[in-house]
Order: sequence, then C-alpha cells, then structure tokens
Amino acid sequence: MSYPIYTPPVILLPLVRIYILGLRLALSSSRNHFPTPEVQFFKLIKTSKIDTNRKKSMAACSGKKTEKIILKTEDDVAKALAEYTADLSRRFIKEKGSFTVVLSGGTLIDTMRYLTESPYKESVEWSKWSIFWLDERVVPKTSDDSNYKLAMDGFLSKVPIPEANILAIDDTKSKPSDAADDYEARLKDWVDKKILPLSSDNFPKHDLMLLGMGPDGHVASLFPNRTQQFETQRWVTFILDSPKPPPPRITYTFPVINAASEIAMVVTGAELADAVKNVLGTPNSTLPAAKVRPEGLLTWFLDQPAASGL
Ligand SMILES: O=C1O[C@H](COP(=O)(O)O)[C@@H](O)[C@H](O)[C@H]1O
Repeated sequence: MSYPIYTPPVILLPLVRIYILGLRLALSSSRNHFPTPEVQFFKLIKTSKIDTNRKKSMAACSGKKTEKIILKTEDDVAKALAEYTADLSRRFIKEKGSFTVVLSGGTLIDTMRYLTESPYKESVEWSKWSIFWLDERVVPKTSDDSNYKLAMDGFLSKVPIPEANILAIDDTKSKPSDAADDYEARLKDWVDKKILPLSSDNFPKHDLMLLGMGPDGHVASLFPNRTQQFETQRWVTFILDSPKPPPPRITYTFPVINAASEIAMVVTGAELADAVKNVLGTPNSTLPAAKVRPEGLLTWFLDQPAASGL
C-alpha cells in the first residue's frame, strides 16, 4: 500500500505551500515582537561590548517579568542603558510610530550620557520621542534643584527632541497641589490626543520609565514614611515635606508607574547596596522601590558596588 505522504496527489501540493507560507509569516512576525528578557540581555552584552566581569540572573523577587543585569562599573551600566534604550526606541517606533519616555532626576541623567553620543545621537529617531517627568521639584526651571534643568543640561539640549513633545512642569504654579493638578490635566490632554494610551485600569501607559532609587529606597518622590506611596486614584500627586530637599515636589503615583510597558531601575554606587539588598534580597520588602511591579518588564541595571549585598 502506498501512502500519500510519499506520493502526494497533485491536489495536496498547493495546500502544503500555503501551510509553509503561513508558518514563515508566523515566524517572522514573532521575531518582530519584543524579545524575552533573556534574548534582550544577550543582545545587550553582544552589542555594547561590556566588560566580561558581569553576571545576570532572572530575579525571583517579583515574578518572571523582572530581570537583573549586574555589570562591573557604572560606565558599563551607562553603556548598557544606552543600548537598551535605543533598542526599545527602535522597537516601539517600528510598532506604533512613537516612543514615550519618562525621566527621573538624580544620577540617572548622567548615566544616560552615551545616548547623546555616536552612534545613538545619529541613529535614534529623536523626533518620535516624547518626554515626561516621573517627579519634579516645585522650583523655577532655572533652579539647580529642578529635574527639568538637570535633564535639559545633561540630555535634552544634546538631542533633537521637538520642544512640543516635552511635557515639563508649569513652574508658574508655586503651590505643589496646583502644579500636580496641572500636570495631571495636561497628561489627560495627551491621552485625549491619543499620544498616550490608557492601561486596563485607566492609568496613562508610557513606553519606558527610567527610574533611579535613593539610599532610603525611594523612587520618584515616593518616600518611606510618607503617604504618597499609597495613592491609588491620582495620576500625579504632591508632597510638601520630602525628606530629601527640596521639600515641595510633585510625583507620578505607583498606579501610573506600574502601568508602564517597560521600566528600567538604574542603580549604581556602594551607597545604594543596602537598599538594593532590601528590595531584591528580602521577600517582603516594604521600601517604596519594592512597589515597582509594572504590567510590562522591569529591568534592574546595577553596578557591582550597588549589587554587593546580593
Ligand atoms: O530626589 C530624587 O531622587 C531620586 C534618586 O536620585 P539619585 O540621585 O539617588 O539617583 C530620583 O530618582 C528622583 O527623580 C529625584 O527627584
């Protein structure tokens, strides 16, 4: 008896061709989706020529969507961060035509320095970027305490992101509650204009948030022993008594932070080692940074001094 698999009737051949074509299309479209963190990690290492003294592990702390990348020095972290951000920029722009990025203040801006240099300065599609702030101090934009000024001096003045795509605090609002209301209202405008989508819980969903962490475990202006970290309704809230100066600030809330598609926690330096150990090495850490659990992927970028307690 002869089986059709060896001698397929002519009528079956077109069906086989359609099946193979379908398989090819499925494979190529799956390649266009964001890679798993593991794939992404190996790409980073390969393309950013990072020092070989590094280790990486999938973090057990907040489920399978968290990745830790530990590199030898702060400079290695800066290089990896540039590669990671440029890679996400390319992928989001390819997928939806724009890239929405939320900046912190603090050391993060300096750690972003390689993005302003070749090859990223030329290759990133800066005109498709929009910029937001995770938190801001209620001070004039010309003040050395301003996160806007920090970002402008160290990053935004060096890359061609259109001014209209930059959502900065209105520094004419001197009352923190007014400044928070105003920033939230303008975020809502951006949602109405479909620049920002909403998450399933109706919070604005940004593509990438770049977070730093303080030695007390604070992120944004969400501090331990302060109530802002428990806000569940507001998009933007305010604080009058930040333990870190200056005291008056506005800040994104955790529901907005955790609605993000991607979050990078960028933490370098030995003074952060205890907080890193608490957040990543303690099952039920109560520090604000432990509340960063995004809908999407969370990637910790650590240098060895910051990771030394793990
Ligand atoms: O006050 C702030 O501190 C945090 C952490 O800053 P770092 O200097 O320890 O990196 C920062 O992420 C936040 O935006 C800023 O307002």
